[in-house]
Amino acid sequence: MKNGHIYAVQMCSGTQPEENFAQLSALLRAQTFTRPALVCLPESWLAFCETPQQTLAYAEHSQHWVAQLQQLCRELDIWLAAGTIAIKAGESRYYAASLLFNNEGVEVARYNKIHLFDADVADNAGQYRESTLTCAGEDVVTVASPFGRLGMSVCYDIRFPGLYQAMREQGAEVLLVPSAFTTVTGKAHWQPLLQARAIETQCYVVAAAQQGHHENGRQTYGHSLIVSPWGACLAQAPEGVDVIHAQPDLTELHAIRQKMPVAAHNRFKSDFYE
Ligand SMILES: O=C(O)CNC(=O)[C@H](CS)NC(=O)CCC(=O)C(=O)O
Repeated sequence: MKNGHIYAVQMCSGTQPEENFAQLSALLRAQTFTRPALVCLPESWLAFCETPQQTLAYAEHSQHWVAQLQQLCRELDIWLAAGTIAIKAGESRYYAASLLFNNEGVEVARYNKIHLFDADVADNAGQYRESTLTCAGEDVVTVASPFGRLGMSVCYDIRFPGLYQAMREQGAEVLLVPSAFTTVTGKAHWQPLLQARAIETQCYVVAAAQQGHHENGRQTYGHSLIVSPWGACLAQAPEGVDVIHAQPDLTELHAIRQKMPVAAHNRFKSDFYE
């Protein structure tokens, strides 16, 4: 039995929330959805800023954009996994927050990115220090939905299998990975990491990505991807702005788990995230 329709939006976000929101809402209004529909957005879709200070500045107005998104969900009758938005955490820091809205515009889950990308990469940005003003999340988040039990994660999290095992232990069936992978690391690691998490957890993996040359000077890999619990690539975006689509089939997912019960066989269950 199929369980609704999942769409992943690939974007090339600029630095201005007004422009990115206008682009997104035009894209979604032009799209034909089969319902129930879950639309997944990439990391930092609302504003892909040049500096953490600029991100902190727009975070002052996040609630305005949250209200706009809620309206869009009601109007288009869609669920929305809103990639990440910067949400204030105290006076001078913010969370990279992933908010999930249902088709009535109600916020049904909120995940704050746990693993922050502090790394050196051989590209023109060179140094990434996400922890400068971002506050790391601490909680594993999964939530029931018409598309299966959704597990929430973001971008760099994909490199930490313990988080995905923890979501699997909470009953996750569809793992969301909104991303803004660098082109350099994406070429080397993106697809194998997503397929590995899907195969290990026997979950669908939905990764909406930023793509292209951005106004902030950064270059991202794109290749938005939806992977099946068997590790098959069900849909992959070409270059540019695009929307990809797949239908999760939870009957098939549970057949895969029954035939090869890796969760029951696992001798290395971690209590780290409990
Ligand atoms: O800074 C923003 O505005 C948006 N956030 C990002 O772009 C984040 C943190 S810098 N990027 C990643 O996590 C890339 C991870 C990655 O590329 C890898 O794991 O290889």
